[in-house]
Amino acid sequence: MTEKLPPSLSAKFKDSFAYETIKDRLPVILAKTVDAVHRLKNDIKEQHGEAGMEDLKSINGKLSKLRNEVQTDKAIIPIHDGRLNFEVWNAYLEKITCDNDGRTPSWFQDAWLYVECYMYRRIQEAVEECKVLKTLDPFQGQKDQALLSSADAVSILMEFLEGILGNLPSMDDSKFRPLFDQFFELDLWGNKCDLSISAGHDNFQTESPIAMLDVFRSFLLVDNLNQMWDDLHKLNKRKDGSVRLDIVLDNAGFELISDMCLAEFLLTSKMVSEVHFHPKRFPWFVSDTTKKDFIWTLETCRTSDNKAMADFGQMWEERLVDGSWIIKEHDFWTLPHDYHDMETIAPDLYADLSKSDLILFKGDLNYRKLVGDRNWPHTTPFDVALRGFRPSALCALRTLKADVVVGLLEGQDRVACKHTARWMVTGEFAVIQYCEKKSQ
Ligand SMILES: O=P(O)(O)OC[C@@]1(O)O[C@H](CO)[C@@H](O)[C@@H]1O
Ligand SMILES: [Mn+2]
Repeated sequence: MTEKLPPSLSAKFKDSFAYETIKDRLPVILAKTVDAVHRLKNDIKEQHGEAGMEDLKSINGKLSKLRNEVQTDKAIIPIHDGRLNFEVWNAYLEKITCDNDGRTPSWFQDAWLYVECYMYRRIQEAVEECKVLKTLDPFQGQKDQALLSSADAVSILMEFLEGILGNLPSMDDSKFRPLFDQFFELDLWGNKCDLSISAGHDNFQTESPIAMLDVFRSFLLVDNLNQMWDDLHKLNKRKDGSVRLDIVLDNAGFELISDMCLAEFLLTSKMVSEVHFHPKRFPWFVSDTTKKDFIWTLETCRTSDNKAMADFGQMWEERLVDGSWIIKEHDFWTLPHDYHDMETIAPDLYADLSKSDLILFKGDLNYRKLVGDRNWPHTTPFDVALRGFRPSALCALRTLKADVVVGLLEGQDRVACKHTARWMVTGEFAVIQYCEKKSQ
């Protein structure tokens, strides 16, 4: 018997955020990307000469064509760069066509999650098909700027962490627990800063992140930190030092720094013994972290004039060498599948994540993929929406930027809606949703 599931979010629902995104936000992102690439003209000419100029023209021509395809609701076409799992993408297209009784999917008619992921794969295709610009990241400038513009907030956070670090290993629980909550909350709210929600406009952390926590707390719709604390605490006592944390990363800039600070906090306090970071394999949703962004962020910290930043930059580069931090790339994170499909599509990744003690999923897109980007009733339990995806204990740290949310109490949505009708998409509200490890 096939499972009866709520419909996928889609731009075919005209009053939805999916419609707004595909109609307005994606074309703006594409136009801004063309602009950003164009502004690299002089540098590219200097570095690569005529071959670089040819590539630049080719990328921008393809992005403009893609923009037209989105705006005119063209049928989705296969990926033909012969790279980066192109055959998996094309098989997915075939499957949807088949599920649609032979109708090829299109931007406004089919699942939002699929077509939005596909747009970033097409941007990458334009880059992959270059002769000399194959490694260009069209969002690099925006991501780098996001970190530099958040410098004040970054230094406040790092100075705060540096100030308590020495006391952490011997701190008793009554003092430690409030800090534990604070570092998770800081990491959660770091997710407010993404560049695709603002269609590539500035969205930087400029306030003191610590001072903001009290204000933000009333916007937390679900807070499962207690459960997570209990489980992590038990594990920590039981496992005698060996506890693995995985962080499925989201955005570069302030959010990535807040991930790194949380990782450091948990490592120094010996709650965990190793942290595995999962970045994206290629530029994704404008601000998502790639391995290159991760390395660049550490280098930028290490060479900063700010002492705390420089200290952590150096310390974290050493962590990559001593293995307490591990960067793990996997193609699955840049496929269109939701996480229910991971076990079939990427069994190696699922098996690896099963060795983790706790997996943190950062941000909105990860949440959409966890719950399958479907129009679930808001009171659906989180574990029901996961549909069996449970490689280990997991926790979503997500500010709401898409109109899907589960795990609420009856009536919570109505209260939030009174605050703002757009409560699900502005990034003001958030959830910390935890699901324990499945018993064997
Ligand atoms: O995953 P993130 O960085 O928190 O958010 C990504 C995002 O801005 O992009 C999509 C809309 O285009 C939504 O999933 C979400 O609003
Ligand atoms: Mn993102």
